Amino acid sequence: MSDAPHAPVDVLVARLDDGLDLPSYAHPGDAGVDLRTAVDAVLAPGERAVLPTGVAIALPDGYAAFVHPRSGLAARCGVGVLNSPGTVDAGYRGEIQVVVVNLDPRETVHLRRGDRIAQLVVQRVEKVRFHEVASLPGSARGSGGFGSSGGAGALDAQQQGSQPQGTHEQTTARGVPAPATEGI
Ligand SMILES: O=c1ccn([C@H]2C[C@H](O)[C@@H](COP(=O)(O)OP(=O)(O)OP(=O)(O)O)O2)c(=O)[nH]1
Repeated sequence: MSDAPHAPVDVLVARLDDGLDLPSYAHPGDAGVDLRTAVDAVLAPGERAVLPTGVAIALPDGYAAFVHPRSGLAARCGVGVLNSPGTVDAGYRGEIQVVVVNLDPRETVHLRRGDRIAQLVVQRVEKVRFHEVASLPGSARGSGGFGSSGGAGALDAQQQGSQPQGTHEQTTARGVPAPATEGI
């Protein structure tokens, strides 16, 4: 395994709010840079808001940035990112926004301008070409999903009793029989 540090990817950033710090890594080795809210917000239990961050970026082609929650805000205050992870496309030039939600059942959350409300993780993303086939190659998992491997008491109890609510395994888990994909 190589110990050579990765060269950082250069990303153009525009500051849309002079009073806010630009995103930066808090520690070496951090995956995400924190995003700050440009406005105050008060979120009642269950309430959401779309908060501007005061920054816009231009990612190189082949990259995307993902808006993730901050674990401290989630664990201590119940604040998450509703569309987590939010996807910032390489071609997006608008202000990065964060769709925060207060999932605490009781407490109102007060966010202040400048608070670090989420983190942005930049990643390389693949473009794919889809090839339609009549049937897919077999695999060990097959069409099993949605808890089919168990491993949590709640899942196991449900598997012994009824189907999980909202899934209709007989009708939606379509088993697709084997290959016809040679040459791909
Ligand atoms: O958390 C997010 C998610 C998205 N965006 C911006 C960047 C992204 O490139 C654009 C569109 O996001 P997405 O594709 O998720 O939204 P959509 O609802 O599918 O809208 P569109 O039809 O514009 O693609 O909105 C954000 O600023 N924050």
